[in-house]
Order: sequence, then C-alpha cells, then structure tokens
Amino acid sequence: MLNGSHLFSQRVESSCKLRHVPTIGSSSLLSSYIGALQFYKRGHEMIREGYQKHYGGAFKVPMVSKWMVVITGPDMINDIRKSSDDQLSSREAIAEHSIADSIQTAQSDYMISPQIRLDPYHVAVVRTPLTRNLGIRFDDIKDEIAASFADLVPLNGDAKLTDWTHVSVYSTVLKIVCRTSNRVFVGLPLCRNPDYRQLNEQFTLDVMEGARFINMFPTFLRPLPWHIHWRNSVIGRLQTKASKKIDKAIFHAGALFQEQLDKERQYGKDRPDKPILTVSSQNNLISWLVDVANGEQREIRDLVVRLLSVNFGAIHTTTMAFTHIIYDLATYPDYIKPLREEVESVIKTEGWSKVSTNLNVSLLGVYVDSFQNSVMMRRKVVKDFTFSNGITLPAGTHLAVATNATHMDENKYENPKEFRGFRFAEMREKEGESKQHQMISLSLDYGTFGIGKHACPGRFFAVNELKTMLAHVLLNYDIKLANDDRRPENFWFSGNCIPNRTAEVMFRRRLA
Ligand code: HEM
Repeated sequence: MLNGSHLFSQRVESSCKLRHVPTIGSSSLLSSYIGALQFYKRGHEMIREGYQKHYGGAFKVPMVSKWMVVITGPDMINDIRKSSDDQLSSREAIAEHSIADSIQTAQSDYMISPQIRLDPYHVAVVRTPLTRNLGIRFDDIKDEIAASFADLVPLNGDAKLTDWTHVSVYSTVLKIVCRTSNRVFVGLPLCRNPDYRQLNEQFTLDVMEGARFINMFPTFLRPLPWHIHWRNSVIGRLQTKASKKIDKAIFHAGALFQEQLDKERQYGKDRPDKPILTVSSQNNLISWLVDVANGEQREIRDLVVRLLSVNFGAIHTTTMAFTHIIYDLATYPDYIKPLREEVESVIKTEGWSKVSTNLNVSLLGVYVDSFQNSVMMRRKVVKDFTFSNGITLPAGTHLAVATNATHMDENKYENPKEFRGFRFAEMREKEGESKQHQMISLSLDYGTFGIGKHACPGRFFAVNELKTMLAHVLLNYDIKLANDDRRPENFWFSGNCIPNRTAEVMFRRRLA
C-alpha cells in the first residue's frame, strides 16, 4: 500500500501542475490509472492520436507513476535541442524513469551507479575516440562479423549446401552484435568468451528487472545506502542480479583495466601515443576510458560499470535494428538483388573498408518503415521551461518527443505506411539533398538517434556495424520468410516497438 499511496500523491501533484496540457484518454485521477494500464498495450496508438490532435503543441499521457508530456512539431523539438542540461535534463530523465513506464530506461542510480548520471564521461569516449577509430578498426569489425556468422549460421564450407536452415533471428543477431561490438570495446579473446558475452546480453534485462523491484518503494525508502556508499550496499547487491553481473564483469575485464592502468603508470599519462589522441588499432574502450578517467573514476569497479553502460546502450538497440532489417529483407526479397549489386560495386571500386561509410543502401528504409519507437529524447524539466509557442512545463515534468508519429506523418514522408526500402536513397536524389537523409543524419523530422547535444554518440559505430552485417548477409546468404507469407509481427509495449524475439527466418548459402 505504501507504494500505491506514494504513486497516488505523485499523480495528484503532477495532475494539478499539468492541468493546462491536454490529455489523451481520461484526465480524472482514478481513470487515468486505467489509462496508464492501457498505455502498456496501446501507448503507440495513444501517442499517434495525440499527435494528430495537438500537432505543433503538447499533450500528456498517463503512466503508472506520473504523466508524460509528449512534444510534437519542429519548433518545440528545436526548443529541446537548444535547451541546456540545467533546463531539460536527459540524465535525470533516464535515472528516474521507471521500468513500469518504459523498458528502455531504468533506475540507473540504483541499478547501475549514480556516477553514470553524475559524471557521464564515458559518453564523450563513445562520441570521440570510438568514432574516430572506426576506420582503423574496420578490419576487426568485419572479421568478427564473419567469424560470428560462421559460428552461428554456419555454411559448413560445403559449396553445394543448398538446404534452407531455420535461424532464430533475434537471439542470433544479439550474439553477433555483442561479439562484434566487444571486439572494439575489449578486443580478443574476451569478446568471444561466452560467459562475458552472456553477461552483457543479460545485463540490460537484469537492470530492468531490478528497477521494477525498486519502483515498488516510495522515493524516500529506496535503498539509501546505495546512494551514499553504493559499492557497499548490501541491500542493493542482494536485491539485484545486475550487481552480480558487475562483479562478473570485474572478473572478466578487471585485469584488462589494471593492465592499462599499470601501463600508464609506467609510461606516463601524457605519452606520445596517448590513446585518446592516437588513431591506432591497439586501442579500445578499455584504454580510452583509462586515459580519460581521473581520481575515483580510476577504480576498477567504476571503470567496469562504464564498460557495461556502453554495452547497455549499444547492444539491444543495434540488435533490434538489425533484426528489423532481416525481417524486411525476407519479407521484401525483391530488394536483395539491387542491394547485392550495390555492395559488390562498392567493394570492387572502393574496397571493403568503404562499405561501412560509402554504401548508399538505405537499409531498407528501416528507420521510418520498421523501427518505430513512439517516443525518444526523454527529458526531465529541471526549471520551469517555456517553449517558443508559449507552453510552459513546470519543473519535475517528464517529457519526450513523438518520434514514431513524426515518421508516420504524411506531410513529412510520402506514403509512410507503405514499406519503401529505398525511401531515403530516393530522397537523396532530390536536388540539393544528396548529402541529407543519411542514416546518421540528425533532423527535426527524423528522431531515431535524437537531436542536439544528447543525440546518440554511438550512431556512427552502430551504422557502421549494421551496414557491414547487411553486406555480409547479402554476399553470403539467401534468406526467406520461414512461414512464406507474413513478416514476423512487432511487439508493442509501453510505446516501444520490439521486433519479434522468437521468430525464425530461413537462411541458406547464396546460390545466385
Ligand atoms: C541502432 C542503434 C542505436 C539507436 C537507435 C540509438 C538511439 C539512441 C537515442 C535515441 C539516444 C537518446 C538521444 C536523446 O536523448 O536525445 C541515444 C543515446 C545514447 N546512445 Fe545510442 N543508439 C544506438 C546505438 C548506440 C551504440 C552502438 C552506442 C555505443 C557504442 C550508443 C551509445 C549511446 C549513449 C552513450 C547515449 C547517451 C548520450 C547522452 O546522454 O548524451 N548507442 N541512443
């Protein structure tokens, strides 16, 4: 009951402060709880309804613990883009967002470490050295993709192998993405260690599960010791499997961090081959993190938590995107031939290393046609914030941008509900737009990676990996739907679009 009354008082307070923002569903206190339950199943539809009714403005939708204000239209999105962290905070939103409300973000303070929010230096490491070294690490990425596919979708080296094989797409892609990403994060042999790989795959799920438990307590009873001495918190450790994963990750990666720390002690922090300033195949996330870390940041546990957090942001997002790509490719096989020709032509004229950057493929229009999370760019209002259209949101409000509804807006994308594999490639053919509409582009009409200073810093890495995996599949396999007819259905939960996690697609050695 404690939990219920806590949620109730939160809801009463925010209902009063947000009276001026229109509601989708009922705004009366009790029925808004029913609306919050409906949001789990119908969140995406509620947000699309709000977008159509209130385009250019804001509306609110009920969640279990609070209201979420949803922002629409380029002007308001631009206001978010221009805002400072003191006005609209991305980190506060992520730290407080509850599992009850979303599966993407969770109580990171309790479940991972408050340092992730208070001192997010690992974000800068992803943004700069990781991205800058993508070119030099391309051969490693390509090699790990080939090796993972060979292990998980084997062609058995038999040139005559023509049998179709069932492949469970999500779980297979998850392993490939985890291995490939960690080839760059921690290198060989750890990236292939099954125990290390599984712990990273599971970490996100454990954090979410633990957050659900923590959310049963009112804020003032949430395990305080975790806040003060989180490393020593018995409660936190017992309550969450996530903490055990951190210990396991220390077991696996601790020595690599220690080695790097020792190396730095021996050669000095400002040596000529300083990792963050050097483009070199010898460096990885371990050396970049150690290079940037100072003081308490250099404790092994803190360093390992950064490694897990980057994995947390990288693995499931990229896995979901590539799962959509495989489902689309199998559902619309007419795209296979032209895509293959494009890959082969790029390799022939420019070499493999350019596949990741120069390949023009629109990845089957994945981000408008398949990848459809309803909201992105979550923020918490730190100080009362007034948008350029005059709408003011009080401090404490949680807001997000209606991404999927923007992507489904006919005024922005032609026939958005129709699958068009070359949607973005065609858009680039328009005069003056040849450099726009890239997968990594940020724009007010395309919200997959967010926009502004908190836009996904890992998007160059993710797109590089996605294009290289796609090229590998196109060159080596034929694929088709297992049930011959329909694309495996996406699963909607709380406004999030999750590709079917159990469906199979048929793979065989490429014949033509
Ligand atoms: C297809 C794959 C991916 C998608 C769709 C995606 C999407 C996003 C989105 C929407 C945000 C929030 C933007 C905002 O709030 O304005 C974000 C943030 C972030 N992403 Fe990604 N991401 C992907 C892959 C990756 C990868 C591979 C990495 C790491 C290598 C990564 C690291 C991060 C980090 C560290 C942040 C926090 C940025 C900040 O707080 O300033 N992401 N991502």
